[in-house]
Amino acid sequence: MTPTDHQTSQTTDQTTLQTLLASIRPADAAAMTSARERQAQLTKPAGALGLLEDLSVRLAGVFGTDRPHPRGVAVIVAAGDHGVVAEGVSAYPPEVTAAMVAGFTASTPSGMGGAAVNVIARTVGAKVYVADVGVNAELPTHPALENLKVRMGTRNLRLERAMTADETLQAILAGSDLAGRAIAEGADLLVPGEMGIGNTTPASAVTARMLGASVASVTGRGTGVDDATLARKRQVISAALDRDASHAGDPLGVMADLGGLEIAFMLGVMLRAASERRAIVLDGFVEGSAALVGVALAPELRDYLFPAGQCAETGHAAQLAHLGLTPMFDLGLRLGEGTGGVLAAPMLLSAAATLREMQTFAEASVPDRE
Ligand SMILES: O=C(O)c1ccc[n+]([C@@H]2O[C@H](COP(=O)([O-])O)[C@@H](O)[C@H]2O)c1
Ligand SMILES: Cc1cc2nc[nH]c2cc1C
Repeated sequence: MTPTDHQTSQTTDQTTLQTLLASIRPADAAAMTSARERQAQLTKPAGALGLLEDLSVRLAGVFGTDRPHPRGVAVIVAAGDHGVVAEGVSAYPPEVTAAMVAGFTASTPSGMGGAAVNVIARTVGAKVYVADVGVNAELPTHPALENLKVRMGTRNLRLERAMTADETLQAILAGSDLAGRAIAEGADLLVPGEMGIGNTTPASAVTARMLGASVASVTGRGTGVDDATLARKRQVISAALDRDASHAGDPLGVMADLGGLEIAFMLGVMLRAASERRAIVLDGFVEGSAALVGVALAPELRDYLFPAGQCAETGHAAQLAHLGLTPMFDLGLRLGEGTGGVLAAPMLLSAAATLREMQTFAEASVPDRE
């Protein structure tokens, strides 16, 4: 590519992103009103399905009908490495990222993949997509592994911007493209997932910046770091925030400065899912950091987000409070990979099914309350 060709493709990518952002519409208010009215007539004491009732109404808003019928569930697991691991911020070595990616596509007696996300996805009938967005190794080709590598890991965000604007954009658009394919292949519920040793450090840095929160309040133990490592991790994040000139009013700048390739990719998955009016099931803290950037870019994205569980990572509750969304359960999960999101999918499918298929008091000839 000549420098001019490169500039042209960057401009085209910018336009693609702007078009994507502009295509995200708010949830359908009329469908939600109609869904609320229908909920009130279903054969159960008022409010007895608890959070499922709110979820069903939100799903009506996403799918534009008071009889929402989401079917396919897809988890898209994006993998990337992080230059900041050189600072000693994780409990595990960076080589785990590539090894786990191999695990996501490994042949096992039970089917493809031996990681938690594969097993849970098989259990609930979700399809698994795996993407290498920035693993710091040449991975062997595999039919089920999407080679979407933007670069071999990010730069060390303590010292410099993690990604260029162009790299960030490429990762976002790669996520959008793969989500588009998953939707074309039948996905109505999309679960962005991730694997990347060190990635709770960029997730905390992005969260601190986007929320204006203190580093300590949004930085936890990730894979389970000890006290000394946690203290170092917080210092590294503070140094990155001091170094970097990005501000919450420039969400893409924050993502480039402090984020990660798989985090930017998940942002692209979310934007595309919302633009095609599909529900996004949010897993944990790393996914939440991508969502914060997403709602800053396109506030309507919030209408499409369904947080799965309250995750055990420090700062996750602050992310959800900012988004104004309630998680469906609290299982103490802190794994990532999209596991919580896949676990939550049957709850969302059930929420939609109750709204769609339950009989009303009149249909079932059940006496309503006095
Ligand atoms: O998303 C979460 O809630 C989450 C919380 C803790 C750990 N993780 C996973 O653990 C890895 C990052 O942890 P760390 O300590 O290496 O930064 C990465 O592979 C994530 O998928 C993920
Ligand atoms: C083994 C392992 C598996 C993971 N899956 C997501 N993050 C992870 C981190 C580690 C260390």
